[in-house]
Amino acid sequence: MKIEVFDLKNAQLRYVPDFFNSEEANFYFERLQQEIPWKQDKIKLFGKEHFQPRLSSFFAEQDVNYAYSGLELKPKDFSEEILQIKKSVEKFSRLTFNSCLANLYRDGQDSMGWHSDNEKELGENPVIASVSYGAERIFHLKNKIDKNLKEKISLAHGSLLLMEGATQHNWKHQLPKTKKNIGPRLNLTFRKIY
Ligand SMILES: O=C(O)CCC(=O)C(=O)O
Ligand SMILES: [Fe+2]
Repeated sequence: MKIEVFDLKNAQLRYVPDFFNSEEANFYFERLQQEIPWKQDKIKLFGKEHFQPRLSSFFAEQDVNYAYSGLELKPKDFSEEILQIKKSVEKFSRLTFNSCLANLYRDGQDSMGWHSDNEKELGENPVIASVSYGAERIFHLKNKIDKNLKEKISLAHGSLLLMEGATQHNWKHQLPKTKKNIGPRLNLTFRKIY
């Protein structure tokens, strides 16, 4: 398994392009698209409600306190497939996760804007384990203070990206739109809510 380590200032990033082989990746991509109850959530921006430019769904263990970051809906129980994926990620990272945010980017016009995953409930140094299936999309990172510090990572079908350490304190990330004529991409971010 090839592991790429990114040398970013005050961040810790590991990328495994072929975390799942293509057979596994194809299987999960199809299954998760079908089995997940996708919804287009609304967000409030400057007092105005907008639909998010993507579909999503949130899963967690029974005892997780989910009242965070505008996700007012009760999380769903992990499916068999998400549990299997979670186990693989936990084995590799030697960490444990109790929740998973799933996002479906239907085409190049779906996206996620600049943010860091730094909600209090994620603890002091949140670890985000991000698994991607489907169309390859470019993930951008930028340093919060030094505007010259940027990184781009093309997230492959079946890949795993681990964001650890102080990454969420010092960097933001986004998944921008693309004009390329591409199909859907599915992303799972495993998190630990305290
Ligand atoms: O789709 C991605 O790769 C990014 C998802 C993300 O940043 C998030 O769910 O917080
Ligand atoms: Fe994020």
